[in-house]
Amino acid sequence: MTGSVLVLSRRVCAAVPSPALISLALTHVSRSIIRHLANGRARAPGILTPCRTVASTPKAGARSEESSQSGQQEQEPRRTGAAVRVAASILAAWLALNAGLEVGGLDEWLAGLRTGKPLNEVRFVPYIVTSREQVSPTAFILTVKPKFALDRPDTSPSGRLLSVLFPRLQFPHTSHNNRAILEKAWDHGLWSVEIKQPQIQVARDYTPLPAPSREAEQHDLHFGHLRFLIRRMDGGEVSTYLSRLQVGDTVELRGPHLGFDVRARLGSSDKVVFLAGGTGIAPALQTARAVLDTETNPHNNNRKPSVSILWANRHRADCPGIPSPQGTQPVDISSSSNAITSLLEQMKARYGDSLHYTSTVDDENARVTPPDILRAAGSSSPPAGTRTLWSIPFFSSSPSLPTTVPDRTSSNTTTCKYHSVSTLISSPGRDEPTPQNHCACAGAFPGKNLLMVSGPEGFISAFSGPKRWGEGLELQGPVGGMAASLREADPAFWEKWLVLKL
Ligand SMILES: Cc1cc2nc3c(=O)[nH]c(=O)nc-3n(C[C@H](O)[C@H](O)[C@H](O)COP(=O)(O)OP(=O)(O)OC[C@H]3O[C@@H](n4cnc5c(N)ncnc54)[C@H](O)[C@@H]3O)c2cc1C
Repeated sequence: MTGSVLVLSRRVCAAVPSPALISLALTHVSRSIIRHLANGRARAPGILTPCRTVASTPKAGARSEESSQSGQQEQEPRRTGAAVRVAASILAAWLALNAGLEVGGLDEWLAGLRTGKPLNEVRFVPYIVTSREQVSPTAFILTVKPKFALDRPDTSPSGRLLSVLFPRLQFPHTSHNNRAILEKAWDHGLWSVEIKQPQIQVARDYTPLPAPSREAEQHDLHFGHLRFLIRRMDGGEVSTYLSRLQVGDTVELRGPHLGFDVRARLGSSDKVVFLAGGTGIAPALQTARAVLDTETNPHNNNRKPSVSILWANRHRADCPGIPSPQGTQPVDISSSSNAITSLLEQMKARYGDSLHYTSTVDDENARVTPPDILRAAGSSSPPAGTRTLWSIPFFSSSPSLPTTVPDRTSSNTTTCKYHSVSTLISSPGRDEPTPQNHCACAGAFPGKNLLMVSGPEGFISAFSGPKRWGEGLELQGPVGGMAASLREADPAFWEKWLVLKL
């Protein structure tokens, strides 16, 4: 019954969805209520009214008896009238409310005032899936927006007034609170958010993709939009749940969780080589944005840093059209791009020669090899001895290879929290945002080139050694795998590099 009244009232209001109607109805309701209350107050016992004063005189008392008899008769229609007015008021309020729901997003306002907190690191907040795009048979892009933020800027006088009057209250009608939080996260560079699987209450981290252009970035910031590249893992709890979400579904997010401060670690050095396995491309793109965006990177000055991404995939469908590290074009050009390769192309158009990327595909028996890494790092000629590394199989952590490399950095970097290799070993991979000029290094190497590795656990282990657990945290651990072998072969060259595992 209530449902059908709701539907009916919504339909009625949808037919005449005018703000004037709402204000008219609200005015009517408030007037009726005030009138009704005034009547009630006049009749209430114990309240000093002119009638009571009149009733205290004997003459008037006689009249009073008379009038009380006729009054009882009069009261019946008056009561009926009051009941009708109350019912009409309730109906009008109900209609006004539903009109508000229809035209003003009032439901979002009301619900948002209760739960419309901006993205934060403590509590999960609801987001809505606004689009879902399949990228390859196993990977897809989910775009989400805060559930309690309207899909348009609230520039109305009332919206502005509320923000001015109650600046500390989280009004869901603007995404300004989210904006400041997201700007800080993008400014930091590397960051992720947790997404929760509600049935089993388990959350996993996912990395927001940067926007392709400055305009798109502003748009996303304004509306709090976030985009994720997600791979559905067979048997994976959260990725399978996410793969089933449809447009309009609610999903809960917590964060942002800041990762390495890439720019502080790069300092005045200028090379980043990023080994990305599968969805590891998302942090690679965040890194490219953080390092190459000249407007937002205060460290760039007169330098021209470069980011070179070596992207390893299992299937060509994940990276159509991307050439191999040797420059060869893919044989299968049946589909020339997907959403991620388009994003790469757009970022290339934005950053020019500073951004370089290649891909290898397991299905085509192609692997990222040590020469690929050396070329990307700008090592002109591999020193003798590294030839034995050429045959390192992909995804293996051969026990014959050294798994740790001693810290041979110059003494002035051993105490710097950003550039000391020994400090990095026990780092959980998060840097607190700090003001500029926070590097404690002095002398020749204020900053280091970065060899960054992101992808599935086996990928990270093969290229840079496994992470390790300590004090309940996942720590970097010593450098191992292929990176350790490269270092061993040419310590002088790699002394100017840090290896970061993501
Ligand atoms: C900082 C960070 C950022 C990340 N960003 C992204 C991103 O942008 N995109 C993305 O797709 N991923 C990202 N990840 C990975 C992501 O967090 C999840 O780890 C991933 O989606 C798998 O989670 P899941 O719950 O689906 O799988 P899980 O349930 O954790 O399972 C993982 C794998 O283990 C297997 N498995 C599970 N249980 C068992 C068992 N009992 N026995 C044998 N095998 C088992 C599953 O089959 C599956 O293959 C990120 C991770 C981190 C730490």
